[in-house]
Amino acid sequence: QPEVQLSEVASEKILIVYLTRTKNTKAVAEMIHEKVGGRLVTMELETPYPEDYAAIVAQVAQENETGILPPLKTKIDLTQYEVVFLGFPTWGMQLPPPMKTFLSENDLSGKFVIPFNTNAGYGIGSSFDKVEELCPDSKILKGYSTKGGIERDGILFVMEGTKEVEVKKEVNDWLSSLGF
Ligand SMILES: Cc1cc2nc3c(=O)[nH]c(=O)nc-3n(C[C@H](O)[C@H](O)[C@H](O)COP(=O)(O)O)c2cc1C
Repeated sequence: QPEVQLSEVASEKILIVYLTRTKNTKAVAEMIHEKVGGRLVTMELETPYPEDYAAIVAQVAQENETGILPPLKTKIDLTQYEVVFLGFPTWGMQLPPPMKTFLSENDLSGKFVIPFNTNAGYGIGSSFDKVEELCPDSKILKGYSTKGGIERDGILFVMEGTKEVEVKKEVNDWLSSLGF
């Protein structure tokens, strides 16, 4: 348990920033927001990724290989935030390049950093480890991950019906376990 009681952190000090394409990670971000409040921000790129699945997969693979950091349109002054939730899908078994950009251009030292993720069922890959690597002086808390869409198979948004109910419960239990 962290030395700060997270349930007592003021709403103005909580930021939830997330990357989403098919809105599964967005749905989880909104569940977190419902419970902890704070500011909810979706991450936008200067040049949006292609709509076409094969094209985005190819572009992300190239960015991951070369270390290219795609420029973000989203700029956030992090000064006032004490708790930063970072949400992202798994892309190419890694942290998506835009989140690498975000963590490279922002200093999260001294803050609580809490990752969350959706993926097609292959897991988080190296994404949570990469968050630790890019936030060496942050207080990183246990993350949450769940299966989202499988765009390759035409399964896009899945956070509805029983899945939504199940994820909401898991998210609430996870946040409680962190002290929210
Ligand atoms: C470019 C790209 C790469 C992906 N790579 C993986 C992967 O390596 N492993 C995995 O489990 N899912 C992968 N997925 C599937 C997404 O992680 C999954 O559909 C996730 O729920 C999408 O989140 P979103 O709806 O918030 O965009 C990939 C999806 C895209 C678009």
